[in-house]
Amino acid sequence: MPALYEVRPAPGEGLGCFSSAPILAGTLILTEKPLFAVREPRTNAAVIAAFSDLTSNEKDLYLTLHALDPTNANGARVIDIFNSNAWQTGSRTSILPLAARFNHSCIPNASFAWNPRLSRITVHTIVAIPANTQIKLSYELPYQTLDSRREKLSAYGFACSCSACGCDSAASDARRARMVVLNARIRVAARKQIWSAEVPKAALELVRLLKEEGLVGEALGLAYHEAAAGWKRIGRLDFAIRYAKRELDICTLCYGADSPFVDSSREFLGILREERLAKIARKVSVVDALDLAVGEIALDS
Ligand SMILES: C[S@@+](CC[C@H](N)C(=O)[O-])C[C@H]1O[C@@H](n2cnc3c(N)ncnc32)[C@H](O)[C@@H]1O
Repeated sequence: MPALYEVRPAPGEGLGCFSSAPILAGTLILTEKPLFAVREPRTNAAVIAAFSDLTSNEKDLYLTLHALDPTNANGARVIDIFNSNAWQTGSRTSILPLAARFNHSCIPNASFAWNPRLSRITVHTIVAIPANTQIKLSYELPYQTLDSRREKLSAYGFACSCSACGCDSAASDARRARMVVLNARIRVAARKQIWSAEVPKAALELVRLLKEEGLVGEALGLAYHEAAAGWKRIGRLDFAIRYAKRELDICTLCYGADSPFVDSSREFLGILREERLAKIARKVSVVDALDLAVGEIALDS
């Protein structure tokens, strides 16, 4: 794959990844196999054991990665590097030396994903990125207020200065606080099996807030899914299909067409379409039966 970005110093952020030329939304910019992975819940002993199994070149590569406290040595350094750079990959947590160079933004312009079919991670751009722009991923879930994001990110030893944390923080925080409420409402309804129009409406409000916030990745795809599933449960298959199509578009953008997550959302859309056709066919046969009955009455009279 030609290098679509380069790694170079990002002022105040250590190294970062910068686009070499304009990049279209939905472009695969990195795919990588883990250098090593440990099962969750992990222990420090498991990390040290996995590191010990690396070749000496691999160990050298690992030790070049960012450490929160550069004075740490030996085992403490291995653990520090792991905690500062590892990504969740399915049921495991992995070290990916190339992906480890992406810095964080609460409004990311790229999306990290694990593709179990390829046993590789992927990074796709989720918006069009101009040349010479830093490409950032989100280390945190979006449905969190500024305070809780700050607390989580402090574990990485930095304070985020993206617009959601800086100049636009008041408006952004109000939106994210509302997202927390809406997300909880959707989860509670799913747990208690409460099916009403309130659920897809909450999901659509979530969609609106995510877009206003510039969050056009995975979270938006999930919100579309909740909207589609909500409309399906109350029998509005027309609306369900509309949002399932959008879910599929976002999944393809974030995960790539070869991801099994894309297969799942395509399958969901297929089921909705079949259900709708079956419903229309049932209606048509009722109408046909009525026509026939009316015709027979007319003949009798
Ligand atoms: C996975 S590494 C990212 C690459 C790292 N900058 C490097 O030089 O290798 C995570 C570390 O990068 C830095 N970092 C990431 N995002 C940042 C941000 N938005 N602002 C400041 N520092 C950031 C923090 O030091 C964090 O612990």
